Amino acid sequence: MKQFSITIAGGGSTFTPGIILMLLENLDRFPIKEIKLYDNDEERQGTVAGGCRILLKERAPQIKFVETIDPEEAFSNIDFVMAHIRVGKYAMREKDEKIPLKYGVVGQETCGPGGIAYGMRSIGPVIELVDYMEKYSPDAWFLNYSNPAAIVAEATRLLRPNSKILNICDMPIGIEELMAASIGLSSRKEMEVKYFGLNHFGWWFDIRDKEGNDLMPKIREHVSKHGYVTVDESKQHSDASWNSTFAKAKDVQALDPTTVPNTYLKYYFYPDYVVEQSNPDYTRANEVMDGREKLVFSECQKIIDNQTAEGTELEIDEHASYIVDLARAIAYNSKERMLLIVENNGAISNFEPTAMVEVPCIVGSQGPEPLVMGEIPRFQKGLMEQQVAVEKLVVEAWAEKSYQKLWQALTLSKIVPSAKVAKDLLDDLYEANKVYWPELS
Ligand SMILES: NC(=O)c1ccc[n+]([C@@H]2O[C@H](COP(=O)([O-])OP(=O)(O)OC[C@H]3O[C@@H](n4cnc5c(N)ncnc54)[C@H](O)[C@@H]3O)[C@@H](O)[C@H]2O)c1
Ligand SMILES: O=P(O)(O)OC[C@H]1O[C@H](O[C@H]2[C@H](O)[C@@H](O)[C@@H](O)O[C@@H]2CO)[C@H](O)[C@@H](O)[C@@H]1O
Ligand SMILES: [Mn+2]
Repeated sequence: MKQFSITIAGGGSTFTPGIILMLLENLDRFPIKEIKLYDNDEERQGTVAGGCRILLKERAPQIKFVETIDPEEAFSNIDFVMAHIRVGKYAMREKDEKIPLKYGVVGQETCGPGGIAYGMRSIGPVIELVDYMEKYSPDAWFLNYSNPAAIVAEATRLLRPNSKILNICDMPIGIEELMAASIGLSSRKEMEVKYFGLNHFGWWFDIRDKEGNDLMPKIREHVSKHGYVTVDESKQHSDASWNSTFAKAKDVQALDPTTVPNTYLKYYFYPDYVVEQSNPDYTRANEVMDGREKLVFSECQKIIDNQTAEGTELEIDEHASYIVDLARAIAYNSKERMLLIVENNGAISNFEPTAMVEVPCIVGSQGPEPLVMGEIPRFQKGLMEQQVAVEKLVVEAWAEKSYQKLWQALTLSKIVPSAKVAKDLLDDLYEANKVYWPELS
């Protein structure tokens, strides 16, 4: 059985150890002969790589492990790139979240002005990684979950239309696990879903079990009462702010009780509530820096100090097994049914054909084939047309170095109150991002 070589781009990511542990758990389904970590921050990656090297030596010594900042070494002779970079790291995520709050606007990692600023930072480096892969391993596939996935996906559509790239998000996967738990199923994989939207901006409208029984009535009822909060504590997020988001899905669903929503819609439906709940001095970025980032880096350092991974608190990222499902679908033509962010081309029949939409796809060795979700209701169509125009304007602003188009994108965003606030935000974010964004004119 072929053994695969993979490069994790963004090797210093807080998710790298959990994903490596998940890959080790799935070696029977997806055999690996080499794992390379690639990052542009040698020191940051060095700590994660140091811990992972010892862990792999103890648990899978047969796997060759490489850490590098050299693109040729990183991207040569590989089958897959798993890309999870964060351009500007948490320091810039903190600015993405705090600068909008100065103007009474939602500050969020991937939504609104924060997501737009993050997108302007991410487009260039993600395209650069794709180009490295194509230069050094032209037959490889690029599995991207670097955020903001909506803007990155639109950029790869426009700027690298023929590249072998799959854009994916784990939010629907996390929510489906909560749905399954709320109706007594043991896994989301017992469900077959129909979903439409943009990334972080979508709705489930049909969910059935493998026998075709309609599960929506029970799921809709649960969400209308409890959001995605379940009594199964093992399924709940470790952070209170996430559990508050899962609970808020109750109010988000109220806008269309015939569907169940992606949790991210709360930022667009209830921006006033979100701003009221926000602490301008301590946002989600601070929570993660004090939480996940501290835990992962201290655990990796402990492994290095002790020269063993015995007893580590590093946890497997179980739900990241979607990455293996995706790689297997390409490698073995498995025809896996998965939500991916793909060019619409009629999957949503009354929506912009070139929009990058999040819909169920059948994935095989030639890539994704979107399933037809049909016509969407006027309410969602209106919301998505505004949002996709924002995302397209951001990519055009980056490609054309256009201040005007970026101002239009911010003004068009549902959660920015006026062109004046949009311009103030733009100038503030531009100053904060001057080493990352292209020079605009
Ligand atoms: N698609 C999804 O649903 C999903 C889910 C979880 C996380 N993510 C994304 O995964 C990414 C990683 O998240 P994290 O919290 O671990 O971030 P992190 O900051 O801990 O790690 C990201 C790494 O990327 C590196 N990096 C930045 N720019 C780079 C470049 N140009 N080339 C190579 N490496 C570069 C950084 O140095 C850092 O080590 C983020 O974009 C995050 O939003 C996406
Ligand atoms: O605030 P963070 O950094 O903890 O999470 C931001 C990411 O949130 C989503 O990913 C979630 C996932 O959906 C959830 O089920 C759980 O497993 O945690 C993940 C990461 O924390 C979202 O899909 C990503 O795009 C965000 O970056
Ligand atoms: Mn996501």
